[in-house]
Amino acid sequence: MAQPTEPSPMSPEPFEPSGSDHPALHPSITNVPVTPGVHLTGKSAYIEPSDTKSNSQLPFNPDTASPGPSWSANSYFADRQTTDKGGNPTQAAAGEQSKQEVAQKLSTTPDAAMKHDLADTDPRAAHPGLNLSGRIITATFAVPYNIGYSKGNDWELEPRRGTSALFDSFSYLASSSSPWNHTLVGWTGEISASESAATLATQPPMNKAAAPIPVDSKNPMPVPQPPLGLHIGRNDREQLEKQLERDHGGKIVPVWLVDEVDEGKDEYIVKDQSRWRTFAEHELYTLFHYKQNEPEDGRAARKSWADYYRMNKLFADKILDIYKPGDIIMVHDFYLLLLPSLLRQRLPNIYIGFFLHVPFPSSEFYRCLSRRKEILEGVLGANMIGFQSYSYSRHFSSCCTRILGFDSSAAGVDAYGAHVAVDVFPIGINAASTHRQAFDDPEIDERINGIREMYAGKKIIVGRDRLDAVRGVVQKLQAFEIFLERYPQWQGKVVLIQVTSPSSLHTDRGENAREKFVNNISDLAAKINGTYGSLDFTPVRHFPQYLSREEYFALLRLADIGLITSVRDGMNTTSMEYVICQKDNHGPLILSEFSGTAGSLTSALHINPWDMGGVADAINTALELSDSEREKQHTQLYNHVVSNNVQSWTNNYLKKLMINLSAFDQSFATPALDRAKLLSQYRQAKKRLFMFDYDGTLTPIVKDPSAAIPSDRVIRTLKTLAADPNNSVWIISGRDQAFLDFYMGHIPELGLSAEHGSFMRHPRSQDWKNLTEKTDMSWQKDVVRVFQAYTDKTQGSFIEHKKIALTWHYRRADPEFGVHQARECQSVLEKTVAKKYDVEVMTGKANLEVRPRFVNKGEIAKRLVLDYGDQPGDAPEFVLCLGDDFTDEDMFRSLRQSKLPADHVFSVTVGASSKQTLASWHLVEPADVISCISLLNGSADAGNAGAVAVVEGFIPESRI
Ligand SMILES: O=P(O)(O)OC[C@H]1O[C@@H](O)[C@H](O)[C@@H](O)[C@@H]1O
Repeated sequence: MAQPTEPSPMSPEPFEPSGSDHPALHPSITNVPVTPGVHLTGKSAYIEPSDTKSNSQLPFNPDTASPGPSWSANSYFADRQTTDKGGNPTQAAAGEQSKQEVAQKLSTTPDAAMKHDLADTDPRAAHPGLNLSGRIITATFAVPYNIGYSKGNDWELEPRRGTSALFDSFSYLASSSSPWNHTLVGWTGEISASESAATLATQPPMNKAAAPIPVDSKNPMPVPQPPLGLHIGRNDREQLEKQLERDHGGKIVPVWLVDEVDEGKDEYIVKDQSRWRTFAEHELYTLFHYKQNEPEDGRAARKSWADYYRMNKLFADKILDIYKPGDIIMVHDFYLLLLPSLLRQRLPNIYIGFFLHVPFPSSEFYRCLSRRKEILEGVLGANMIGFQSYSYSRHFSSCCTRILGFDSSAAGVDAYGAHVAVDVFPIGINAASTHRQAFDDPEIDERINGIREMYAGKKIIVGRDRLDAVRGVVQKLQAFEIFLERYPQWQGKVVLIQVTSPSSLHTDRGENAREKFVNNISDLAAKINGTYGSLDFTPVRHFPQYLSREEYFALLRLADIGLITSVRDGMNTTSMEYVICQKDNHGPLILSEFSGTAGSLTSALHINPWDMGGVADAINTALELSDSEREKQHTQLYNHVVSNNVQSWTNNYLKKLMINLSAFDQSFATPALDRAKLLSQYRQAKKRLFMFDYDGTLTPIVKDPSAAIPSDRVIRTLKTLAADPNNSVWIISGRDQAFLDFYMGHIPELGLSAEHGSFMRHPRSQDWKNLTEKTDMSWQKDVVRVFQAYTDKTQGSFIEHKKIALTWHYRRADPEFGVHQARECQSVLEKTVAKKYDVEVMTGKANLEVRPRFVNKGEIAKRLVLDYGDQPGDAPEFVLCLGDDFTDEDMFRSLRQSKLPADHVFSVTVGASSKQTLASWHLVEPADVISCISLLNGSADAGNAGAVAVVEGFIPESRI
C-alpha cells in the first residue's frame, strides 16, 4: 500500500502586515495587568525536542513499561519546519532524518489520491477584497507545553499530551508549507514548581487495585503547589515569553491567568490553577457529551462562570495586543466560546473563525445549561462556526432559533444584523507524520515481535481510550463478556488489550468519582478474567496508564481488530491512526456510531455501544471477515484518512472562511441605515411621508400577538412626529381596525390602514373606508377549514379571524415543527383555495395569512404617494417606509416603481443585513426604529443615534 504524502512546500508570497491600529482596550473586569504584547517578526525555527525515545524494556511488558516520552503529546514538533521563510535550514533541519527527506520520499509516491495540491489551497489570492494581512492568530486553551517554573532559571518546557490533531494543524500553519504567518495564543497551562518535581514520585495511583501507575516525569500529574502559591516576577515572565517565542517556533504568546497580583513586587501569584478549567470542563464538556451534573451550590457555579468569563476576556486582551488589521483570528473549542463576541465588541470588522472540537448537543439537552444564552451569544460573534459533524451543526442552529429566536438555516444563523455561517469540517490527522512515526522506527518492530510472541496464536483486539465515562470502556468490557459467552469457539483465542490513559479534564469534582470509575473497569475485567481465563491465559488485559509512542504504535499495528465504543465523542483520532497503522494488516475497525468519526469512516463496522449484543456480534463478524473483505474495507478507510488529513482540513476551513467573509461582505448585504443622510434629507424636506408597519417594526414580535402593544415611548414618538404639520404619518399593518383604533386611534394626525390594505382611516377622520366591499368572501370558509386542520395537528397554533384577512399563528408551537407545518399548509392552500379564488397566501413572522390579492400594503403605499402627487413640485420630498416581513416588501416595491427621486426615499427593512429584501437599508430591531424617529424629532432620547445628531450639528452636545 502506498504511503501518505506530505504537502509539498511552496514559496509563499511575502506578506508585510500593515500597522496596528486597534483601539484603546476596554477596562478589564479584573485587576490582572496584561503582559505587554510580544512583537513578532517572521517565522522562527522549531527546536528538536529533547530525546523522545522511551527507555521501556523490550519486548513490551505493560506491567513494567515505563510511560516514556510524550509521543501522544502531539506532533507539534514532529512536523516542525526545517527551513525558514527564506528557505534557510533551521536547527530542526539538523535532525537525523530531515523532514524534507521524508517529505520528498513520500511525495514521490505515485498515488493520485494522496497528492496535496497546495496551489489550490491558498485561498487568499481569490479574495483580494478582504485585504488580508497574511497572519493567522490562533486562540487555543493552552500552549502545547507543560511548563515548569524555577525562579531565576530557564523555564522547563515539555510537550503536552492530547489534542494531537489540533496541534498538528498549528504545526502545519507555522510551517513553511503553509502560506500563512502563524501565531498561537494560549494559556500557560498549570505551571508546576520545578522544586516539587520530587513529590511526583509519591503521587498515589489512580486505581489502588491495579498495577502500579508508572510515573511520567515528562507529563506530570497535577502537583501540589507551594501553600502561598507561585510568585512569578516580571523577569521570569519575560523569560518564558522569550523562550516560547524564540526557541519553539510557530510564535507562541502565553496568556497569564493568575489569582493575585503583587503590584509592589510586580509579581503574579498563581494558586488555584484548576479554576480556569472548571466551567468549561465541569459544565460545558459534561453537558455537550449528554451528561448532567448533580445540582450543586449556586455560589460555586457563579464563581466558575466568572472565572470562565474572565479567562475569555484575558484572551481577548492578549489577542488585541498583537492584532493587526487583516489578521484572521481562529478560535478553538469549548474553553473559548465567549471570545468571538468579546473580540467583535471591540473590533466590529475583525475576521473570526470558530471551531468546536467536541459534540454539540440537541436543544433539548443544551437548554438545561444555566448560561445557555450567554454561550450562544458569545460564539455568534464569529463569522463562521465549524463543527465536526452535520448533526452538531444542526443542533447548534436549532438552539439559536429556539433559545435566541434567531432565524437559522442549514447555511447559518442571522444574528444581530449579520449572517454567521455554520458549516461542517470533520478534522483529520497528519497521516504522513503518523505513518512515519509508526513505521520508521525499528524499535516498534521489535516491540511488535515481542508482544506477538506473548500472545502467539491469539487474535488481539485493541482499545485505547482516555479515562472518561463518555469513552464507553465499561460498555466495551460488557460487550466483550457477551461475545465470549455467545461465541464460545473464540474462548481462549481472543485477547482484549485495553489501555485507559489518565485524562486531565476536570469533569468530576473530586477524585472519588474517577477512582470509582477506574475500579469499576478493573472489577469488570477481573470478573471476565475469572470466568473465561485460566492460569496461563487472561482474556482482558487492562492498563490504566499512559503509553509511550512506541508502545502505542506497536499496539495499533499489531492489532487484529480496533474497538471503539465511545458513547459520545466529537472526533476519534485513535481510530484514524489505527487505520494508518493497519496499512499492511488490514485489521477491521469497529466504531461507535456516537463518535463524530463514524460519519467520515463509513466503511468501518458501525455499532451502537449501548447494544452490547450488537457489539459482540460485530466482534465476531470482524474476526470472520475474509482477507479480501478486510482489504476492501481497509482500502476505503485508508484512502479517506490519507486524503482528509489535518492539512487539508486546515486549508478547507480557511478557504470556506474566506468565501463566507467575501459573500457576507457589507457590499453585498443591505447596508445599515445611514442616519446622518436620513437626518440631513429630513431637515431639507418640507413635505414628508412616513409609512410604518406595526408588528416587528414598531414593536418586537412576542409569543402572544395580543400582548404586542405599543409602549409609551412608541406612542410619544409617533405623536411628536405626526404633530409636525410637514409630516404625514401612516401605520400600514395587517392588524385589524379594532386593534389599531384601540392603541393608536387617539392620535388624530395618524393615518391607519388595517388588514394589509383592506381598510383605510385618513388622518383627522374617525371613519374607516373598506376597499374590499364588493369582493366575494366565500374563500374564507375554505381557508378556515384548512387552517383548522393544521391547528388540530399543531400543538400551540391558533387562528386569528379578522374581517377580511385570516391568520394562522404558530409562534407558540415548537418552532421547527411550526415552520414545517406552515410550509405544508401553505402548499395545500396554494394548490386549492388560491387556485379557485383570487387570494394570496403570505408568510409572516411565525404565521400564514390569506387576503384578497388586489389589496396589499403596496397598493396603499402607491395610493399615498399619488395622493401627494408624484410629479415634480407636488411629490413628497422625503419618504421613510419601514417594515420587517414579506408583506412589507410590497411597499418597498411600490416605492421603487414610483417616480420619486431615489435619494429622497428611504425604504428600510428591520432585521438582518443578509435578509433578501427590496429595501435599500436595514435596521436591526424595533428599538432602532424608535431611536431613529426620535433622532428626526430632535429628541434627546435618541440613544446611540443621538451621536449622529451631534456630529451633524443638529443637536447640542449637552442634550445627549
Ligand atoms: O403587518 P403587521 O403589522 O406586521 O402585522 C402582521 C400580523 O401580525 C400579527 O401579530 C397579527 O396577529 C396579525 O393580525 C397581523 O396581520
